[in-house]
Amino acid sequence: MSGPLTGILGGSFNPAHGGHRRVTLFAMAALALDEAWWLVSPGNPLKPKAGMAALSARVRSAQMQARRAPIRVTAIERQLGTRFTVDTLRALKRRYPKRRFVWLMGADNLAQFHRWKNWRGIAREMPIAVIARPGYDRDALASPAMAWLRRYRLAATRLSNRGEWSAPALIELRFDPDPRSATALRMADPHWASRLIGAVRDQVTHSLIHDNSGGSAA
Ligand SMILES: Nc1ncnc2c1ncn2[C@@H]1O[C@H](COP(=O)(O)OP(=O)(O)OP(=O)(O)O)[C@@H](O)[C@H]1O
Ligand SMILES: O=C(O)c1ccc[n+]([C@@H]2O[C@H](COP(=O)([O-])O)[C@@H](O)[C@H]2O)c1
Repeated sequence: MSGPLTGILGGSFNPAHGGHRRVTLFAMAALALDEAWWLVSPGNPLKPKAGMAALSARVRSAQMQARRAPIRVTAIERQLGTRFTVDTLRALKRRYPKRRFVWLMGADNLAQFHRWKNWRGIAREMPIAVIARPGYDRDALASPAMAWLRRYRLAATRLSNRGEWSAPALIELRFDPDPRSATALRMADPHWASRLIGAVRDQVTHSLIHDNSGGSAA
């Protein structure tokens, strides 16, 4: 049994940025993945609703960042009706039984992974690959989740060997870390979501005008 290998990066993507793209492509190469899915979360259970842009704007920003890459953007948690990652991953495995999944996350999320619902259950569902992130690696290493996960450490090369696909497994991906964050982007441009939606509207209007003016009655 060997279906496609799919990395899942769940996130708020408020907004998506070049760091998401770069770390995803890096993880795909390191783990020999066939594709990655970006799960744009309707609402991270640990983050406040205030300051969270509409799901449609976050999905749109993710689609723009994922352009021309083997990255699929989805807000499937909305469809599945799941809010917690453990429930989402179980539902995805039921829906796509032939795929093999790996959960991707930055070191900032490992640092507070022990606060997630049934985090050991998540680790039992699929291997977890953690991507180094500037400023968080020390907290991640010292975290309660790491105290439990460290016994399941696995080298990336062993995971990419298709016979070694079992969970729990923790793969630490180190490369030259990417300092970009959505927080920094929101600080630089607090109105990114309304600008983005406005730009999409302008694009549609422009193409309608264009079609109307140049159209021949074929
Ligand atoms: N520069 C980065 N390096 C490594 N991992 C990252 C980076 N940016 C985001 N991630 C990871 O991508 C996933 C989704 O991140 P998210 O959408 O919350 O972006 P963020 O930049 O962390 O946002 P915020 O600054 O609002 O917390 C998380 O697992 C996060 O750890
Ligand atoms: O399941 C949980 O308890 C849980 C708690 C916090 C975060 N998550 C998930 O972690 C992913 C990363 O979220 P974020 O906001 O840090 O980008 C996203 O898929 C969230 O739904 C999940």
